[in-house]
Amino acid sequence: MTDTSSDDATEAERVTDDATDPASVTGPGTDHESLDPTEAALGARGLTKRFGELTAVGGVDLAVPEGELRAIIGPNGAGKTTFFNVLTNALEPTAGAVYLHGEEITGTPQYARPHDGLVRSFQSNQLFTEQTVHENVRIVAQTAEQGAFSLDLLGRGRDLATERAHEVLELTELDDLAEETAKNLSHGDQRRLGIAMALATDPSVLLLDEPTSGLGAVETETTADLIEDIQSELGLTLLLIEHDMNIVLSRSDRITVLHRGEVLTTGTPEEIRNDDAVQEAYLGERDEEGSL
Ligand SMILES: Nc1ncnc2c1ncn2[C@@H]1O[C@H](COP(=O)(O)OP(=O)(O)OP(=O)(O)O)[C@@H](O)[C@H]1O
Repeated sequence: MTDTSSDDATEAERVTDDATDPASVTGPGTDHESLDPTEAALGARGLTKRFGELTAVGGVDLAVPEGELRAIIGPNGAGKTTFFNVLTNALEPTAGAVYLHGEEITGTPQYARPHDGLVRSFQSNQLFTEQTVHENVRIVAQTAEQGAFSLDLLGRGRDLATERAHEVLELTELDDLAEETAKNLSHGDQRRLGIAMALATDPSVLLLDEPTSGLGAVETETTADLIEDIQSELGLTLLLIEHDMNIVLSRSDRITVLHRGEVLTTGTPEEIRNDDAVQEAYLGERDEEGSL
């Protein structure tokens, strides 16, 4: 167990929280992952995040095998984004452990592990809006390269980054827009650029948080096509938070359903579609887009 406790939980709460003890994790989702988290591409054990009295993520176990496209779904407020935040350590977990390819990375800040391969797509507010599409991708690629060429006297980092940016723009079908200024892109193309920037770091596990939210029907489909294409082409392990059930049910290998911070179940799209408990969770806290 790794208790990266912060001041938002008292010592007494932490000590008595059974969900933080791997040996005693008995949450509803425990039986639904056949793989041990330490043997997964991305794993979590008893991952917990509390905000004061509120347990946003409570003892979540996860084991995503190499190359799987796993959707994370759940009604509004189920804890999906918070779960991503503790996986990436954007938020410090209250308790539990995160494993990447078998190595525990809990509580390690991103800057201390720039080449570990766990990457989240860049949000619109993280783009360099005055720079071109190519520059945005190149800057990220070069930052990632700098670890390998920290004394870059020969400029190899820059050359490699330029090359990598070209590859990524081709892969994400942004090559025609390479010289466009980022601020002039459509909403959908900015999303695509955010994914391209994440790919520029050469991830092994990519996290996408609602990549289609706010997009029209056509852009939603092309974004979903892109995600599926890059995932299969690069053999990425991919975690996707998504409200659009058509996309979730048609594109995922498996789906994990969060409900009130806990794993309700994990299964294939077919299993999830026919799961009464999932239907109930959605109907109980129904909103238009969240219904199955
Ligand atoms: N920084 C924070 N401080 C306090 N409470 C928070 C914080 N972030 C999230 N929460 C709460 O944690 C719970 C889970 O929120 P979260 O955003 O993770 O859910 P979600 O499943 O991503 O929801 P949605 O589908 O609406 O985006 C909610 O009750 C939310 O209000």
